[in-house]
Amino acid sequence: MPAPTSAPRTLYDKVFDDHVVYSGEGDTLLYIDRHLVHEVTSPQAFEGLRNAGRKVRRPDCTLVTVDHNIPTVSRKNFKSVSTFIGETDSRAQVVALEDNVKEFGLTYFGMDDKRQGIVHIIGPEQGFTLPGTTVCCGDSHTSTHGAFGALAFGIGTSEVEHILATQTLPQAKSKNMRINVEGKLPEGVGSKDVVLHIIGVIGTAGGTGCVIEFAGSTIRELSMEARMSICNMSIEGGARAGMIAPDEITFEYLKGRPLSPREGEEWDSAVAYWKTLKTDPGAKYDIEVEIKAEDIIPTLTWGTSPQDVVPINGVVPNPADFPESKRGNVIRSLEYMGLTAGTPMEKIKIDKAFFGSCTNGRIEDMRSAARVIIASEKNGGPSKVAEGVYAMIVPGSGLVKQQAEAEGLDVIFKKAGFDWREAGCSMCLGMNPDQLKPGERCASTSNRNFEGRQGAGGRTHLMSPAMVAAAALTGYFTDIRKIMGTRGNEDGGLKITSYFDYLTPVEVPAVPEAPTEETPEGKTPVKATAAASAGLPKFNVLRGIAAPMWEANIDTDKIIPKQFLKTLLRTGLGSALFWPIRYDVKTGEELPDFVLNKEPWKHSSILVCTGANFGCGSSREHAPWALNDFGIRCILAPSFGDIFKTNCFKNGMLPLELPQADLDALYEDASAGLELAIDLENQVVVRPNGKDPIPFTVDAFRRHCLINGLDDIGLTLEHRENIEQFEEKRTSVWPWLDGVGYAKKGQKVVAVPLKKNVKKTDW
Ligand SMILES: CC(C)[C@H](C(=O)O)[C@@H](O)C(=O)O
Ligand code: SF4
Repeated sequence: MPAPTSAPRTLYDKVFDDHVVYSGEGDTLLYIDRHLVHEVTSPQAFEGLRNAGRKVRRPDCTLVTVDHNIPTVSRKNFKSVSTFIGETDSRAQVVALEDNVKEFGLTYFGMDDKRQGIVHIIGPEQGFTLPGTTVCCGDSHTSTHGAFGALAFGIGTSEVEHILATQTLPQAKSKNMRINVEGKLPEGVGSKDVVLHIIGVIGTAGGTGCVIEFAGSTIRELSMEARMSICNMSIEGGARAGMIAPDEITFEYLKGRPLSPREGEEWDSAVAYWKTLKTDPGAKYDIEVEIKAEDIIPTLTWGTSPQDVVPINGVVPNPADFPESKRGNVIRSLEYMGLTAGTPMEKIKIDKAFFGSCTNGRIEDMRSAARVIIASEKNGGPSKVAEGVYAMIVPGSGLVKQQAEAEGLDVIFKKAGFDWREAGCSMCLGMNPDQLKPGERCASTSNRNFEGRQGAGGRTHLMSPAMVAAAALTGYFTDIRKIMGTRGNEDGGLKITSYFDYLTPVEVPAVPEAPTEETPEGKTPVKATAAASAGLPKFNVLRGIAAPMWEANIDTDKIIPKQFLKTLLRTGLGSALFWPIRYDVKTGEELPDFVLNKEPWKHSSILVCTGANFGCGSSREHAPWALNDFGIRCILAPSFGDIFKTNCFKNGMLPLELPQADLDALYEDASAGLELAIDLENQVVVRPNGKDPIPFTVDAFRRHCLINGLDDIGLTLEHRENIEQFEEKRTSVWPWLDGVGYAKKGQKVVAVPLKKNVKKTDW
């Protein structure tokens, strides 16, 4: 492939350039090689296809599984989803997925398939994720796959529909950011500490608008599992994607995977191409960050944002030590977390420990937890989960579980009193019954510590698998170095060759079942009106009451929490908008002081937020759907989460970035209950009482689409010929991408149950 330019290019530039189908007015159309689909963000997309009479363009490049809603109790008695999943809305969402994969002929790893698991664990595990590919999924942690040198990013449901129909996506080019981590990691420090430390340094908006390349000697030394944990949390740093240049460690990981290129000529030409996927000397980055590995010590979070990090030997921070603009957020976080400034982190007691998630649900994470248990016992520390603590281990996939059991890890866990569960997202976000109760504190290997993330009123602290294991054993946050001696980074001096060496035949005590009753999330009834999108309304001049908000980093979990993601509709979510801050978590009653519960803001059609990074976090399009359903069609803020911003445009809504001073002025108008008018045609915000209007600019193509209510899929299909030409080129240049592992292009594919000793092409 000739490069479109001879200037030195970054890894991101190269992968982007290799996928351009069409470049014209507005965004570039990118070909998407790999599409992963799960039950939460797809029902409305399939419904859209059905309504438009469209097919899935590339079933051979689409892989579907269930992960968010499913219970993680034993599947010994599993017969069907309809009889196994107790909670009605979760069941409906999984049943809808099963119907959709049948109707559209897609490969599906269901609950009776060992290969089922969290979407970001199974992609790499199968060799579906490959270097140099573009990978998308209706899920923000798609960034995980960037560990392979893929350009992988999360999308909303409208974009899921777009890819299903066209196998392409309109994309603007992001900025290039490099985070260089150099040196040897100190003892006890692993990849999770590295990424938490990085987010602490750059902040949750540090990577907004960027694709981050993680580079440097520290990153090059890491295993694929560790690299995945780092790229996974790029989204917590606000980035569109994270990438790591593929190398021998990558190739070794991929060799022999079911969907990797076949050994021989195909493998050799794939590796030859993959070796070109590194940044050219002299390529320019828009932002560069240097991190010294030696500065990192075992890290955990204290607050309700992933950037709220503290070293394990530190103390709960004091709001007075933060700049005034941040103090309000810190005070609110400490109150929510039930923490007092100055308390040493090691003096904080936990109620629950959660292992799993797409960040740390892989085999290496399981081994790391087992090593801590063994080392603790050997070094005279506790050998059992602390009294009063419930600790659960949820493997990221059925294959991770199988591997862990083959290594004897499950017995080590059970013997120590951990609950060994089935694969799924589980308590990472608690769409299933695995949840925290209000006030419970959890040491968690997951990636988000937002308010209510693991259960309404629950308190989440993020940390490495080793640190979670240590906390489960001692009952307090614990410096892993104290348990592992000075060799925490390796295996605590144990020289483990087989975990079976540590298995003495013992009676495995029964673990108390995880609470299955629903936590009192006081689900507000949502009104269901229509199913799929009915085309975009036009946006010309929007006049109305504006609601003032001041908080920074309002994440999409706060805009619409997990219990409302089980809908099969795009509408009816307005009554649940801002649920965690609009209603009392215990009673479900409206909080009278919340702005949208008061007159005149109950009738707002505009939101003015003076805090930055509005809509960060999860890719759930339910966030703009909820705002829209409430009646809000324009949000003004200093900056937005990337995926949220795109999702707004896809729904005919305007996310408008304005300078802080303008927002402060508009905040005053909004607080006075006065009307504003957003005139998109003339690009001005018209203020009340004849005050000077505030000018703004919106990308010309986006503006044109909003004003004319244009449907993106229709626009893309005008480039059908370009897509076909690209596919022909793809088949000749990168033949291994044509889904040979599943079925021939265009054929109906059926998931095949796993056979023993599964080898590649056993599909
Ligand atoms: C359900 C999905 C939209 C969401 C995401 O995008 O991240 C989920 O996986 C999460 O972690 O909050
Ligand atoms: S972050 Fe949690 S809920 Fe989201 S995909 Fe990963 S494991 Fe699932």
